[in-house]
Amino acid sequence: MDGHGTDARPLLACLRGAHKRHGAIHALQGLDLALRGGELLALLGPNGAGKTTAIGLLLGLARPDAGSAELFGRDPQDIAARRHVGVMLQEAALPPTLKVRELLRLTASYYPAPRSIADVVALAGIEDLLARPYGKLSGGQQRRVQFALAICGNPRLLFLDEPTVGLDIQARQALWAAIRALVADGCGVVLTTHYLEEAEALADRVCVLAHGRLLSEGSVQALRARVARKRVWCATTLPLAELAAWPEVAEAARDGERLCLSSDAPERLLRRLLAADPALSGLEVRAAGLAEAFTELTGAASAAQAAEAA
Ligand SMILES: Nc1ncnc2c1ncn2[C@@H]1O[C@H](COP(=O)(O)OP(=O)(O)OP(=O)(O)O)[C@@H](O)[C@H]1O
Repeated sequence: MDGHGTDARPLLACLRGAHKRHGAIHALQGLDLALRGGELLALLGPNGAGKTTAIGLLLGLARPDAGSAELFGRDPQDIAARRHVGVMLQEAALPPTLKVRELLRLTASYYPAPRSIADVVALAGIEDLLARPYGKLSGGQQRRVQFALAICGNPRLLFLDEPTVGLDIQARQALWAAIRALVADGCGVVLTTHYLEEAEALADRVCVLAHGRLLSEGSVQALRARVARKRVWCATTLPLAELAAWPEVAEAARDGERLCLSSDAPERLLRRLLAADPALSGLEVRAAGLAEAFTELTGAASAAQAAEAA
């Protein structure tokens, strides 16, 4: 597994064989995870997969029942380790009457070597919010302020739990640019997201969790390659219903002027298509996107889990 091998980038945090139970629920079942400086790791998985539990162990909010968690080579509950971490969780309880500028100053004062407020404000794009009380901001504006607070301490490792929920497209793009700048600067980032295009746009590495286990780990490209299914677009006079019945076609749909056919046997499908319609045009073949790869992986894991339970 990446992270315990010859990678020259510094190891920032890791879980080794981590188990965690919440009562009867076995939320993590022997999870290995390694995070390095200058990389963005996207942690994906369906609801209840164990993502928040894994982050909680790395942040020292809870301890593993078995296995270990390390943050900068120390116990994650060690204050010296936690100083270098920035966190943006799904919910933030911040004093509503404090102005954004005051919140930034207060947060920066907790850290030994904070990033300059001007720098934080520019990165988070919150110049126009500084004089506003936090409680009066819109949900998307509050999210941007929460990001600013997460980077105040100049973290070497940043945890972002669904950071762009509720942001409009422009604000999301701006946040992505800020995250990319931090990673280019050597910061390690752990991102959990349900927006697969976000993982696709940002992640160097993707870990897919299901039922507290690591299902797959690798680049977005490698994850995609694990799914054999290809999509074939073409403009054809062949009727959609006829194509949908071909054994080479897993799914068929109309996509504007063209048809979109999913296939586990794209070469056979192409040969048959070209033979059946010599005038076929607009041909395009693409590997499945991250969304398909992810759905396929987690679907297979659920089926395996159900079979195990039975
Ligand atoms: N404090 C808790 N008490 C009881 N069960 C819990 C607790 N925290 C988490 N769980 C359970 O542990 C499992 C893993 O939850 P976790 O929050 O880690 O998943 P997640 O991948 O972050 O999910 P989501 O995408 O919904 O945020 C779930 O079945 C959840 O119900």
